[in-house]
Amino acid sequence: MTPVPVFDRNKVTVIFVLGGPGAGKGTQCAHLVEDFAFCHLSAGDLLRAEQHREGSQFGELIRNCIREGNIVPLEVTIKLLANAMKAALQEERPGVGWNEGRGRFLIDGFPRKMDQAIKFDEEVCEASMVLFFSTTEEVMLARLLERGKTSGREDDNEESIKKRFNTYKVTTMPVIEHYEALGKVVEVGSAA
Ligand SMILES: Nc1ncnc2c1ncn2[C@@H]1O[C@H](COP(=O)(O)OP(=O)(O)OP(=O)(O)O)[C@@H](O)[C@H]1O
Ligand SMILES: O=c1ccn([C@@H]2O[C@H](COP(=O)(O)O)[C@@H](O)[C@H]2O)c(=O)[nH]1
Repeated sequence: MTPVPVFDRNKVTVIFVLGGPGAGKGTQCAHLVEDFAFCHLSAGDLLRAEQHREGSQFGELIRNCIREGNIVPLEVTIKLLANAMKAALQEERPGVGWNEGRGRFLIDGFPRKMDQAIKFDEEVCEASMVLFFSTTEEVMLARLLERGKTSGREDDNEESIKKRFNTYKVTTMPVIEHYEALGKVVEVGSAA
């Protein structure tokens, strides 16, 4: 199930947006879309849409991974991302540089694990940079519990949030360190 993108990786700009659960990735992506005509693709949103898609063979797998704060197997997520990129590139928006296969993407909440990072670099496209939103666990927990009052997300509860924090520290921080060593990380901190 390896994705075979039918777009030219040399015409595409990708910025990965990483940070802990509730660090503000989605919130800041919305501003960047408005200001710089990026296409915002949230890996979590794509997985939730696939989870609820009628007939999806991955619905149960995705539901369990999300509830437990685990990472969905890379083939599933990369295929969803590559398909979404392909669809977005088919829209012509010449005034903002989206034409003839050119486009720029904020890929939010991905890659969360080293195997995803390597596979995406090799088979889809290399990211130009990583925007890393950082804040304390205390701040993230408060934000997520507040968001959980209305989000309807199955993982915005204290038990899932603790598991997500653990996965972030153990599995995602090494990805950020990998890109840091390549000089690709720009960190943006927030205190509240
Ligand atoms: N700088 C901020 N100050 C206060 N609240 C914020 C800030 N940034 C985001 N929030 C709020 O915190 C919550 C989490 O933000 P957001 O959804 O952008 O985080 P995220 O990193 O995308 O989270 P997740 O990885 O869980 O999807 C939202 O309810 C949002 O409104
Ligand atoms: O690459 C990815 C991205 C996300 N997941 C799973 O989805 C949830 C929610 O992600 P958000 O970015 O917070 O919306 C995450 O905890 C993972 O379980 C994934 O498996 N792979």
